[in-house]
Amino acid sequence: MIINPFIKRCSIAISILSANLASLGKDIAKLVRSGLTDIIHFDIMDNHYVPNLTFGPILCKSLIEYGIQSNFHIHLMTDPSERLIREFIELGVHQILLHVEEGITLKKELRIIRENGCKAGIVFNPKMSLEILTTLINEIDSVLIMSVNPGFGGQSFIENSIKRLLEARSIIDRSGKDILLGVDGGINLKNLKKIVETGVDILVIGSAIFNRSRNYVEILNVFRKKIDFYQKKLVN
Ligand SMILES: O=C(CO)[C@H](O)[C@H](O)COP(=O)(O)O
Repeated sequence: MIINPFIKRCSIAISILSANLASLGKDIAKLVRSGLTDIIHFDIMDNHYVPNLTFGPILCKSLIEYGIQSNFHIHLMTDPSERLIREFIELGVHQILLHVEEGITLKKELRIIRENGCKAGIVFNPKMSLEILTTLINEIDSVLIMSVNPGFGGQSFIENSIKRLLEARSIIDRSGKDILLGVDGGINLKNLKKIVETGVDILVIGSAIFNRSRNYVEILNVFRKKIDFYQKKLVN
């Protein structure tokens, strides 16, 4: 439980993994216009690093050309990634997130991202130790804790993620760095309270918005109100 009265307002990042791609521009425009979100989260999967195939820079480019003005967060689940990193930087995305893997430092890739004016984040799969977070603390702007195994939307939240979020929160707070903590996967209205209580800064939400009804803004509004309510309770 956090007791810091200066906590930031928790952001909602819309994961488009479960969105209807046929109406994506229109749907995202509405969500962005609502002012309830300022992050669009893109799961870039290559059917090799994870067993699913999604989209790439072309989709981001199309949304930019369509007029979407938001922070694009690019969650890379690809191997190799360097060429894609450069393509996304070229498009002017706000943040690129890379998975931490055993025996890989990521230092070169993180440096490329940041040297080109983009924010860099690292992502931890549910079973990956958080140990390397301390080593990379000076190279990153955000940390994303996966609360499902990456690959598909609509999975159940892994309970142990609460403990991992608290651990990551404590490492970040002790570092004194301005690093945002995010969580990705299985977030819904039922588990929202305990997740917000960990002191997380960004909630990546997909199927709970896109799979419930066609009125995405209404659902997003329910999430926004509940998050604000739970955060308010933390400081009172
Ligand atoms: O990274 C992901 C899967 O690899 C998705 O962003 C994540 O699962 C969000 O979708 P949902 O809210 O449906 O769980």
